[in-house]
Amino acid sequence: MGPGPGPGPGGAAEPRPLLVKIVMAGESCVGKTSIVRRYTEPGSPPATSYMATIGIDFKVKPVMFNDTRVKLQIWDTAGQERFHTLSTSYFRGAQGFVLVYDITNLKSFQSITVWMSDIYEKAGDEVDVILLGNKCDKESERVVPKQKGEKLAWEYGMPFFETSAKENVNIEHAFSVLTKEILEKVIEDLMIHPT
Ligand SMILES: Nc1nc2c(ncn2[C@@H]2O[C@H](COP(=O)(O)OP(=O)(O)OP(=O)(O)O)[C@@H](O)[C@H]2O)c(=O)[nH]1
Repeated sequence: MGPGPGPGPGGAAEPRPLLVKIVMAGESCVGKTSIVRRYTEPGSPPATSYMATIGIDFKVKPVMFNDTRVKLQIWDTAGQERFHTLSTSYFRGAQGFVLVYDITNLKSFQSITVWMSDIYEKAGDEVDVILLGNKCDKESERVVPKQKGEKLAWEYGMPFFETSAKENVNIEHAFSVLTKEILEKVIEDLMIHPT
């Protein structure tokens, strides 16, 4: 990873975009694929029926950070238990995680501590993680109070947002907060160890 010379218009070298690897994690059916889709294909309609992610998939989203071109590579893992070993094998080398639970599903919230152990084990405890309580449009079915999400995130020292992939609430903001946290570290690192 890192910027390097690349062919630009007229042969002039221009820096390649910084490549940043982000991994989606969390139980099955919490909305990981819907969040990625909402963020990377903003024009597409939200899915109405559930289709489990089989194995692994990734999407690329180009963004600008200050004056730096960045390519976010977002890996969408399958939350189903039978894919757990495969999904967590993609955690290695990630610079950031979007860890998702569903505010209408208590079990998905209770499993966050287990996902955090997996993340720390595979990607180290310095990695940037944000916690999302998704499906906040389903207020009448809520079983996880917002304060519980806030408290858990505070204990781990990570940002927290309630989101709705369906209604497009906080999706863009969540990714921009995570990207900023990752890039501040990357840029600091580049200044200490210039390539
Ligand atoms: N109401 C509501 N439904 C959502 C939201 N996000 C996702 N869904 C629905 O929840 C179901 C599961 O969404 P997915 O995005 O496939 O969930 P996933 O976490 O990727 O699931 P796995 O692939 O099994 O890991 C689908 O029926 C989505 O339409 C949301 O913000 N609000």
